[in-house]
Amino acid sequence: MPIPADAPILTSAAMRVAEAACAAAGTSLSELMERAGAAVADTAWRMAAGAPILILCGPGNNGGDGYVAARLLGERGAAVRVAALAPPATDLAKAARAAWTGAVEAIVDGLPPAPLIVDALFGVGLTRPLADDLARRLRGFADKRILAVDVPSGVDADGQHGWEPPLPADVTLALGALKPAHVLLPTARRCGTVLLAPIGIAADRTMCSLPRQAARSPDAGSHKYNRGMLLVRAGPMAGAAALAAAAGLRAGAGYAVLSGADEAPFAAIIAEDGASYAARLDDKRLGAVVIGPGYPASDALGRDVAAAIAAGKPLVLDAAAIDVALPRLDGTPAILTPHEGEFARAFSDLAGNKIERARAAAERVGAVMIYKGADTIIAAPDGRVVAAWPGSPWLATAGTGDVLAGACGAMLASGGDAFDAAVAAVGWHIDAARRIGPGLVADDLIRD
Ligand SMILES: NC(=O)C1=CN([C@@H]2O[C@H](COP(=O)(O)OP(=O)(O)OC[C@H]3O[C@@H](n4cnc5c(N)ncnc54)[C@H](O)[C@@H]3O)[C@@H](O)[C@H]2O)[C@@H](O)CC1
Ligand SMILES: [K+]
Repeated sequence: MPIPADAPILTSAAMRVAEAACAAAGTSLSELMERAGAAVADTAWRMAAGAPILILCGPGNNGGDGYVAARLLGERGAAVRVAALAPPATDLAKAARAAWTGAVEAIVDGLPPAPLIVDALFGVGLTRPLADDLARRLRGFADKRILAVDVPSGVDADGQHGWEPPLPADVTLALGALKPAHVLLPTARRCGTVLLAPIGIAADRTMCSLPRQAARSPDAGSHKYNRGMLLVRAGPMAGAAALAAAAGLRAGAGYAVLSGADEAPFAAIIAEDGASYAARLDDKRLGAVVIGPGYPASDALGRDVAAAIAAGKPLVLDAAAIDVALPRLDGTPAILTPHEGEFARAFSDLAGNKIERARAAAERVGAVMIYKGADTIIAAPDGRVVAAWPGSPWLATAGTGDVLAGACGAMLASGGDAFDAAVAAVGWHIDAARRIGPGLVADDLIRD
């Protein structure tokens, strides 16, 4: 289920603002609809490969895009039919309907299908779930190829409600920008391959999909310390911290210390007893501290986290270390990596979709949040968001969170912005998992 990399994500309200700005700058709304319809027609043309196409049009501008696409496909010689749910209700949709000279069938039981169905029923204007009889009729097309215009109809584009569409798409053509529903579960997996038609909207890029990862190769001026010196503090389950330390080296740290463990998975990792922890925290070359993997809540964890915060080093906090650190962080640069359960425990009062909750948590704590899951969200206190859907389902296995924490430590230790470090770490983690694929165990991620 690919999705365009580094693409803007806008809510429906932000889309309307962008659309109005476009109109104010001289591009009419009907021109935007013409561009949207042309992009739909192009995609449908390729998907149909000569086979007949049935376009289902709704009453709003999503339907308007459908009528424009029908006209353009007809002009190209495609075998295209149109069926409408209701007469067009907006001026733009009425004009687009009027320019389509073919027949308009009704969406009723027994409507003959076509090998390609274009779903132009509802886009960002959907306000409630689809009526049962419409949903039932749409399910009748489930064995056809489906191209959804903007979002699969029935999906709340803003991802506030997890309404699932009766007709999941093979391809979804997002218009102007991605929408939260394209990157958040449960709807993301119903969108199929997501394509983006920019249509000339100047989209704010505060929220984006995961950028493609640039290779982070050392250069002639690199040495082990300036590539990033990383300290991973082990708790009772030292194996998890060892995974994090090894991941740190694999992800590019120049030097990794595993504190509080007798042995390390690589000879290149310095494993040393707990007593040297305080001295290590004082080391000016130390770039980041990772704490939490394999370290359940205890007095010792509380002391170790407090010492790391007092040292003022950039932190990566995972698992129980998140709860311990929260009241004390107070401006310490940090990346927090909660999964669903840990997030719910630490931020039980936050409401909204996953993007909004991640953002609110980051703002409250003043730290970068990697809210993990198949639809991982990375949020900064200043409001920046990167959505990492789709990750790799093979990451759903023990130890991969420890690996991610180590990768965050490596990216953070090399200096720079904590949000950029978190984005790079999530990208590195997903890329590594995709390279390995079936049968992945967390250890594979550190073996390379
Ligand atoms: N925002 C933009 O910049 C552009 C938007 N365009 C298209 O316009 C769409 C948005 O158009 P609209 O705002 O007109 O909204 P929609 O076309 O998504 O739907 C709105 C209509 O559906 C009705 N409705 C909502 N939920 C319903 C339900 N469950 N059952 C029955 N009727 C329901 C509403 O009363 C309204 O008549 C976008 O998704 C996109 O496809 C494009 O034309 C190009 C530019
Ligand atoms: K649609």
